Amino acid sequence: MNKRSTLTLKAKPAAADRPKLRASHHRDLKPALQTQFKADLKPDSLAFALLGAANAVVQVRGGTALPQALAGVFASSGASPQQRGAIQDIAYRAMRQLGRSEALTALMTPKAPEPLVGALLACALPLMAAAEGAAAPYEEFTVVDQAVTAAAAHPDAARAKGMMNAVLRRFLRERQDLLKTALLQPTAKWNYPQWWMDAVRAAYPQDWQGVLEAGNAPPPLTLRVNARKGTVDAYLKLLEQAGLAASQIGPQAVRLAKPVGVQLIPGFAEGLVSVQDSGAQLAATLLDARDGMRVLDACAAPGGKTCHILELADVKLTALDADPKRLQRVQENLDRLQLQATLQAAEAQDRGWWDGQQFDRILADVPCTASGIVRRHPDIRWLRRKSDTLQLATLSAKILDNLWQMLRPNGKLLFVTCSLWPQESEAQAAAFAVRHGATRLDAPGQLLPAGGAGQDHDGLFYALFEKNA
Ligand SMILES: C[S@@+](CC[C@H](N)C(=O)[O-])C[C@H]1O[C@@H](n2cnc3c(N)ncnc32)[C@H](O)[C@@H]1O
Repeated sequence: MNKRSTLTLKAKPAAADRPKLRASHHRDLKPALQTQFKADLKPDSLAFALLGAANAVVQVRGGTALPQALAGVFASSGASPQQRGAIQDIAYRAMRQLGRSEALTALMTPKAPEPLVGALLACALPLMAAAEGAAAPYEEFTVVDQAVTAAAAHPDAARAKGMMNAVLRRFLRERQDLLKTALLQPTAKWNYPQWWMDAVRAAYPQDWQGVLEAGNAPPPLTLRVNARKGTVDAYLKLLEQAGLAASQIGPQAVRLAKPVGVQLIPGFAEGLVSVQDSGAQLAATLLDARDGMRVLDACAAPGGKTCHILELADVKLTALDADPKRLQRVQENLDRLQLQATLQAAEAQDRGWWDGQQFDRILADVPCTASGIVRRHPDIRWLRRKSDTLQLATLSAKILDNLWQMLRPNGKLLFVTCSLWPQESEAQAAAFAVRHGATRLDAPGQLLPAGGAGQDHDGLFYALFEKNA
């Protein structure tokens, strides 16, 4: 018999502590789920995975990033690696189709369901309506049965199990008509908030549809071959021997035909390769760091670009990041690749940490809305607010102004974002050049996200500045 396991969810405040609101307003509260119960579900069942994923979706709707929400679900449910994979897969599918699922739910229910019920529907519907051309991951009637089982197992959803059954069965019966009606709404058609679509359209009137589509595609697994340890050709042969189809899509970039876990990537533990988007791999080359130079990577964690710079040249590199926990990941990557750098936990807009010696090269991969990497982080579009752009652009301007003082004459500063918004990228770069009289050197500027046979990269922005002597 299967071992039963428990999905432990966040506690609801005691009734006396809860804010007194009219029932119709309850949905405006940050959702908190009940924990004082045991979800009696088989751990290898789809119901278990659906409930775990729905818990994560509720948390994203409450403002938590999906990776953090999933980490909490994994820790509290004691899910095995296989169950974690299933929960993660369902939660990511839910994020990619949240606009459509919410529109379908609104068409089939008289009032908005409770958060956990809505989240269970948001997890179940994409499993029954896989993206065009993609195979459905489960039998449709299994999804209905297991979603109802998941609802019945949780006190916050049990009362709605009949409704869940009715809604999912109706979807199976009337799928075509329901989809036709739902997809009239742009949020359902594209699966982005309206303000996001408006912003993409305003910035890229010719390409907005392609940009939105690229953000909905599942991302590739792209590797960076460590130039210190071998060539791309030799590594492609290694992949072939391991039975993994792959192709070269950049000077050091190799894309696997099908993503696999890092434990299955040949030579990963030994530092032969790292996981890095091919667009992000442009940074180290553009920075043009040469042997013996003093280099600052000002927003370094988790260290993808730090390590690439060190793979290409023998430099004295300081890797700075405001988040000491994330700096530990830089150290782990350095260790795996047998590279060395000085790590510094500090804010890049401050000077207190600096020894006063100017740098030859500075990489400023500043904090941004991450609107260019939504194919990897599909939760971002639902978490961000329009106002985040200005806030982050203001911080980045301070960071850039401060770093400029730390660059030697004739030195180069590479400004990078993974944003699509001009306010954070081109407008920022143009204003910076004017403020400091900086010379702008050749760099790609705005790279729109692209997936295809030859090109496959996230949405990134690059501007390169030289300081006049
Ligand atoms: C886009 S990520 C950097 C990615 C990294 N360059 C790489 O290639 O792996 C931005 C980083 O900036 C850090 N950060 C945020 N605010 C910062 C600040 N004020 N000063 C320095 N680092 C900051 C974040 O912790 C995050 O690790």
